[in-house]
Amino acid sequence: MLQVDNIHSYYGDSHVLQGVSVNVKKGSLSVLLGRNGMGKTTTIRSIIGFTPPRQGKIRFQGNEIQKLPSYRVAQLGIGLVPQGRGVFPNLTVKENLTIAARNSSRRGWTLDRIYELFPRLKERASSMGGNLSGGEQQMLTIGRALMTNPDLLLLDEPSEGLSPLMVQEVENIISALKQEGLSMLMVEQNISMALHVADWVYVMCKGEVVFDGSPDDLKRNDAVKHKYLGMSS
Ligand SMILES: Nc1ncnc2c1ncn2[C@@H]1O[C@H](COP(=O)(O)OP(=O)(O)OP(=O)(O)O)[C@@H](O)[C@H]1O
Repeated sequence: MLQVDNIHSYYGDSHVLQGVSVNVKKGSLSVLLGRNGMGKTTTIRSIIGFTPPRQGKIRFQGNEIQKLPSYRVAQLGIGLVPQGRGVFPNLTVKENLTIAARNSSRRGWTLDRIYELFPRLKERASSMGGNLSGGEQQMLTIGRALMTNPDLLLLDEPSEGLSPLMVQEVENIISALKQEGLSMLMVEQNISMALHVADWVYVMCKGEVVFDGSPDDLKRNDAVKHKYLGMSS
């Protein structure tokens, strides 16, 4: 589905990604872990075209996309759940969802199906985005990205700032999307949540991937957990 192959990305002269390679197989969930500032968000930004890599290749469903503007990347079928959510505060829930709608026979996400997945959004359909709780805003952001009917969904820290109950809710949603066969790449700070849902895990440090393996491989690797994720064991 997605092959990120040895990309180098910069902010001005700052060489942030130093040869990052990451894959997402069709219908699977890959997760990027690592401490703050290690390049996870920049990897997402490079894929979507906000911070295009200066070297390396990104292939999506066989097409090279590393030189495409982000609107083209989105049109090809990559959806984004950005860090910090970015709900439109002065639009209603329904308006936030419909503004992103893109017809697609491939996945068939409609307003009704979004409301099925997130009954709370249906209840709050006429509320202003800015009046929702943090958890509801996260649901809305995921719902809005699904309305673009993506083949691949990029999620940047979907559990950030949420209560444990809402983190569990986000985990349930992600599991449901996996059941639907959606391919996903997720950046996450909540390691236990990430390891519950991931099919494959990448750990980043200083702009490089320092580990990749299955969640079980990572659980068994005390050295990586300690050195790069600050976990005791
Ligand atoms: N717009 C920017 N301009 C300059 N440097 C930036 C910019 N955005 C991020 N950086 C730097 O790039 C590096 C990687 O940041 P990035 O946001 O990708 O890390 P991250 O692993 O996603 O961390 P976090 O969990 O804090 O978001 C950091 O050193 C950060 O300070």
